[in-house]
Amino acid sequence: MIALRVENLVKTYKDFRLEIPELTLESGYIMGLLGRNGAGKTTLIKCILDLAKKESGQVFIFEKLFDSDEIETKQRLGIVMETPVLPANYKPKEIKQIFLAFYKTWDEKLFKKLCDLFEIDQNKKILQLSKGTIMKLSIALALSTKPDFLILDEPTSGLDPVARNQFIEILQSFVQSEEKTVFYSTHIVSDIENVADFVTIIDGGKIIFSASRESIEEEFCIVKGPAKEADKVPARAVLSMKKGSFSFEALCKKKEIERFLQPGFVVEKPSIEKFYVMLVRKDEKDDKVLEIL
Ligand SMILES: Nc1ncnc2c1ncn2[C@@H]1O[C@H](COP(=O)(O)OP(=O)(O)OP(=O)(O)O)[C@@H](O)[C@H]1O
Repeated sequence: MIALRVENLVKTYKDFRLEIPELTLESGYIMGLLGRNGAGKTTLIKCILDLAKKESGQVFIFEKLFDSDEIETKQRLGIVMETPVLPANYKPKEIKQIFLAFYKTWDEKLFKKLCDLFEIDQNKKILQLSKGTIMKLSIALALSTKPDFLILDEPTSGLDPVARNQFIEILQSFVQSEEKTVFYSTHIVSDIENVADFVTIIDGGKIIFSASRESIEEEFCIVKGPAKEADKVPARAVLSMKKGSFSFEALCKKKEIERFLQPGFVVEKPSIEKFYVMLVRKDEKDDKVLEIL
């Protein structure tokens, strides 16, 4: 079963264009969506959920054209948005009643446990809660619906490190059931480093990488060496190169670089974080950070 399929999606704002020709996520897997600020992660998630109007393209959830008015599919989704929209004058216990009425699978015990863990005061109005607590409440609500498919847009932004770790542990136990699917957008790579089956990287509104997490280690490597030997690395092997006065560091395609390795080169496995940072860095601009100061 395919949990998510995006086809020919286009959405433009004044200075931004999101263009996703194709994106697929099989059910039972976790996909991490990585991208810099403004890369288009929230826009993509909003288009998937029909919260933003698509210019063109189609989104299928559980192999059905997604229609935000269609209750059956919506009841299978747990959604956490970067900026949760919860009614300011309601208390968590009142919002819970709305969820309870809509979601057949609502788990009251789980909601109570999550509220205790996250120290959410059920009697305060949303407008009296901190940003982090509102995010925790949004997470607790989404998980307590026992969804088949969690769609998370930067759920750990605004959480303190303790709450972030708690959330990652909860997520790990959530996905232990093999039928659960997660689409997780973040720019905190460590959040998905150990849990994602697939990694999709979006930059400037376009997917620049989408493959299994293992393929990063299998197909790519980091090559380091003296700056004067950087030109021995063939251009076709390089996805990104950072060159200093004394040394260079390059993200390379393993197959293309093997024959060209020199005795002074060091070859390392890329972590997701390293792979991502090397891939999305803008050569000139990102290397000149120190010159700004
Ligand atoms: N309602 C809007 N009107 C105009 N431009 C918008 C709107 N929403 C988003 N944008 C623009 O679209 C681009 C992508 O924004 P988006 O919020 O999708 O990025 P993001 O990857 O989620 O970033 P971040 O990590 O900072 O949350 C940005 O240039 C943003 O300014």
